[in-house]
Amino acid sequence: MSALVLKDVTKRFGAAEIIRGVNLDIPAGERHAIIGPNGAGKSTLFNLISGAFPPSSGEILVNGKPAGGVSPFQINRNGLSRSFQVTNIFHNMSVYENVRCATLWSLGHRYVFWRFIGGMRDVADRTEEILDLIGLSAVRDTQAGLLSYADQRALEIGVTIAGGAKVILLDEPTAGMSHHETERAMALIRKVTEGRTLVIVEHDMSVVFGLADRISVLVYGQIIASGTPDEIRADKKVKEAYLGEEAA
Ligand SMILES: Nc1ncnc2c1ncn2[C@@H]1O[C@H](COP(=O)(O)OP(=O)(O)OP(=O)(O)O)[C@@H](O)[C@H]1O
Repeated sequence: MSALVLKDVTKRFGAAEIIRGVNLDIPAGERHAIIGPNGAGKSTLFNLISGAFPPSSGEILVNGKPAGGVSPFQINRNGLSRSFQVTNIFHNMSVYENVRCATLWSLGHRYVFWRFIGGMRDVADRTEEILDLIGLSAVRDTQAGLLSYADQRALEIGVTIAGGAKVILLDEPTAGMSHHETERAMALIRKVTEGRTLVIVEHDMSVVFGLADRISVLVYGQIIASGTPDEIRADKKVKEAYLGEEAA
């Protein structure tokens, strides 16, 4: 079963066609990286998939359900969750509260008063589980804004997966990290996406080639190649357009 399908998707901003006929079929459980030079349209593609704006034409299916032009809220209910390039957490809330907040909604507690939340066992259990998974149990009471940058990104990943979405979109999750932090983030991403579908936009090729089952290369709004890391490494078009000889 396909987790994510794009059929001949285009996106125009005024006269400029930024996404120019993209086809993608990502099976459930695959870790898929989208790479390409600056300005190729990777963020735009993410915004289309997550419903930030509608495609100009073409079709997008998330878990078999139409996503093109559907609200981000509905797409999220259909099982897709995304992180953002800039960290997307509540800085004044504790680590625990951030995860709990993301967990609440997914467990069906949509209209509650905050004072009642403390007593919800399912929410508390799930929150603990996520904290443990992202390795932040020890700093659960720390205000999120005071965490190190790498821990904030880990928290953001926790918030992204807390809702239980099966399709996870991560936008440059290791941007700005040291080598050591990147290694840690990769291990975390591998762990939290176990049994889920991952679509990742990432500039760090060690992350891309270390994490992805398949890679698609977007150049000037078109996918010029899709394949396994080995296939992409060996692809002549990709070398010319993007990776260069040093990655071969
Ligand atoms: N809302 C918009 N209106 C007009 N043009 C836009 C809009 N959003 C993006 N663009 C243009 O679309 C092109 C692709 O941008 P996008 O951010 O998707 O590329 P990218 O591959 O994510 O780049 P980077 O790797 O630098 O993040 C750029 O030329 C950008 O200026």
